[in-house]
Amino acid sequence: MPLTNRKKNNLVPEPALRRMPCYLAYLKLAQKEGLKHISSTLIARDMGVDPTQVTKDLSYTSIVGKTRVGYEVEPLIEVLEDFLGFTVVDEAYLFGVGSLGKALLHDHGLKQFGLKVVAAFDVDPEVVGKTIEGVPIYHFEELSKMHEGTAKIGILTVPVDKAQDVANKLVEVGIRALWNFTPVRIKVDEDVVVQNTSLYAHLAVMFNRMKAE
Ligand SMILES: NC(=O)c1ccc[n+]([C@@H]2O[C@H](COP(=O)([O-])OP(=O)(O)OC[C@H]3O[C@@H](n4cnc5c(N)ncnc54)[C@H](O)[C@@H]3O)[C@@H](O)[C@H]2O)c1
Repeated sequence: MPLTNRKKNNLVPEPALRRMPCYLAYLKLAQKEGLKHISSTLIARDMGVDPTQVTKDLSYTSIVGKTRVGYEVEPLIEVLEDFLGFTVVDEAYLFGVGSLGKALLHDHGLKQFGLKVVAAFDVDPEVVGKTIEGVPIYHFEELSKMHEGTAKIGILTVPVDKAQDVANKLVEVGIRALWNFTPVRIKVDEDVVVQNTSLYAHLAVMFNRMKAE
């Protein structure tokens, strides 16, 4: 089960895990430009981080750089993609096909990062029964039917006042990881992974930094 395999990454500090997709994007660009080898110093300079930080972050993967030559770009990309779990596809259900849910269903990037939405759920008759980007939208009451499905990840994009209830039901039917876009701090058993994501948190940081200039 891909989700279980990823547990081996548990001990990697979260800030390092968050930097790794940025290294990956940077390396893919470097590869497009024809670079075969790259040093941690160059990565660090272009990404505005400390070289020792780069070496430490990359050391969590199995790959090591060579003195003077640095890292081979292509194998480093492969190792990073594999390490981050982007090479296996996990299936997910999405809950709440409103403005954010729809945007996520239209996003082609998710699959590249190993997440395939196989079904979505809502309560609004305007969307139930339709498909978006090939993803069927069911009524939330049909959730028990999906119990037989293989997806273990739930993407939560329901209204704030529904978030905890919906999360409880998802855990009941076997969802083991919640990608929570709602601002609610969902309370579930410890063995359920909850990843909170907020675009607005970053916006707040941007506004604050602009004011500080
Ligand atoms: N993390 C972020 O950056 C971010 C950005 C935008 C919105 N949000 C949050 O995401 C959530 C959705 O926002 P939105 O703007 O898309 O709202 P929306 O009102 O457009 O969509 C919510 C959808 O959930 C559906 N819904 C209601 N009850 C449901 C249930 N029990 N099961 C399944 N679906 C149900 C509604 O019918 C609706 O289609 C909100 O909690 C909002 O605060 C987070």
